[in-house]
Amino acid sequence: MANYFNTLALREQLEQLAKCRFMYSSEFDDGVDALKGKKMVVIGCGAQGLNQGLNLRDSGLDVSYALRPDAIAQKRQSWKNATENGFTVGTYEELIPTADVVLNLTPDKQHTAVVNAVMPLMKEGACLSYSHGFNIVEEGMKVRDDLTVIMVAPKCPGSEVRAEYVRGFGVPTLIAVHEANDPKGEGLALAKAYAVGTGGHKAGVLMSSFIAEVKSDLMGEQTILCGMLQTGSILCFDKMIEEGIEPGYASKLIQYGWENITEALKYGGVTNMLDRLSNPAKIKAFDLAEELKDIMRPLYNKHQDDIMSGHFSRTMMDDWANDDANLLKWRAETAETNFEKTPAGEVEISEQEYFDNGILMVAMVKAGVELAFETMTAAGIIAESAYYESLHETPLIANTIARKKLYEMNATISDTAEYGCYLYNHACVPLLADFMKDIKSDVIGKGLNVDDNGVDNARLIEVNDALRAHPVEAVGAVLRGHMADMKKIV
Ligand SMILES: NC(=O)C1=CN([C@@H]2O[C@H](COP(=O)(O)OP(=O)(O)OC[C@H]3O[C@@H](n4cnc5c(N)ncnc54)[C@H](OP(=O)(O)O)[C@@H]3O)[C@@H](O)[C@H]2O)C=CC1
Ligand SMILES: CC[C@](O)(C(C)=O)C(=O)O
Ligand SMILES: [Mg+2]
Ligand SMILES: [Mg+2]
Repeated sequence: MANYFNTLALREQLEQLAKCRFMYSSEFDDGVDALKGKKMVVIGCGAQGLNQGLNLRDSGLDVSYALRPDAIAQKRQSWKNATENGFTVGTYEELIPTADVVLNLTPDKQHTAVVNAVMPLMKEGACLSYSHGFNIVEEGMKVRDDLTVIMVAPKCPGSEVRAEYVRGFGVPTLIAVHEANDPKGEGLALAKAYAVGTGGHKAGVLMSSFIAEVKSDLMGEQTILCGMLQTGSILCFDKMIEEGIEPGYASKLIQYGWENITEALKYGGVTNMLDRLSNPAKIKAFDLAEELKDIMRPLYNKHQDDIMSGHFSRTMMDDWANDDANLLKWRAETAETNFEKTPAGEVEISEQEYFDNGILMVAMVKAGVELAFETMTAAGIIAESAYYESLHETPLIANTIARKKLYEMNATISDTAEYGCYLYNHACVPLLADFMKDIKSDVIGKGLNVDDNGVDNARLIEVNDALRAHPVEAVGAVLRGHMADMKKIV
């Protein structure tokens, strides 16, 4: 199988990358009708499988789970997830031939084997669905001509897909139809109904392409969403210890700090996150972020270039073929970092203190969000999609670190995201070594030690203007406007 993206002419690549349209709520007036009475069989009952299945069932749809024989015989977690929630579980042979829609929610590494195993069992004219397009775009999977192939990709971890639905809302979702596999022209109707079933239409749906989803999703997860938070956690913790900060305090400031500061990002973008700082601290965070952006820009460009060229997917697939040697080594190394091994102390930290004593963390989030957004849009990804993959999803990933540090983040995200996160971290930690030498506890751990909060007016105006003028803020204001309901219930 060949990399599908690389087989396309440049003109077609650019057209697919730019495919992205924010859908009107009226386009979902038919609700889940296109899936009513149809049998939806989910393969895999992990992070996305379980949570999407729960939402779809609560939306009135017929959901069951096809698991591999060992998972059933050994009553593995996937079997427990499905049976304890009252779903019918069966083997591929029992359930796939009955399915109108097969939802492939297994890890991307398994997709070729899984799709090859289920395709011969699928009934004529059925639909195969993905939540990430890696198998189609990077591996060039060819699906039987009579089958419809769609994608419904929630832009967040599985746990949030469920949590938002239970709150009466949903999470932004990207849908797509694989143009090579839409024999009956029903792909879009099925994808829209599926997005309604998970609640995605309430938060915002982008009609996009498999290619745009893959090239943006990989970039977001490797850089700001997971890689930057991992690198930031490790560097900020080690610096605080070097500066004599009490380890329990340092651990807590980081573990819960990302969640606290990015909550401000979620509500009002980068501008609001920096507005939470005093004026001198805001200027300091702005300057640090500018420095970080200069240092890290080549790394962000490299990640995006490697994703576009297929170099990233090729090297990750080499690791798959090598029994995940790098992934497992990096996972073990992460468990041994000082931050990961130091429990959060019992100390009280107020919400404001997370900002005041975490100026460097604020700067890292600002730099990472803006760089990821700038790099994606420069590569032809549309601003709405780049916003979801940079700013919007950062708080959702930060929540996972608050639960159980980097372990929880890397366990919750897909294996593909975990691999990319470590890859970024390995390059970024040494890249920031010189920058970190000049960092002191005034920007991480203790806060600015200033007698008054006076600043130069002209400089403050300059900083405020620059913050508000960044393109991620313009698209963010519009997209957050569509999420007004969410603000009332969180
Ligand atoms: N994690 C996330 O939040 C997000 C994931 N996605 C995408 O969703 C898809 C699923 O990812 P995710 O939910 O993380 O996956 P998980 O790792 O959480 O779930 C894996 C599930 O697949 C089953 N499985 C593993 N290997 C096989 C196999 N060879 N054959 C059949 N079943 C298998 C496992 O069960 P068992 O081993 O017991 O058989 C388990 O139930 C991926 O395409 C991912 O990119 C998209 C957005 C976010
Ligand atoms: C951020 C990682 C992700 O893309 C996601 C949760 O959206 C994944 O692959 O897990
Ligand atoms: Mg994603
Ligand atoms: Mg992903």
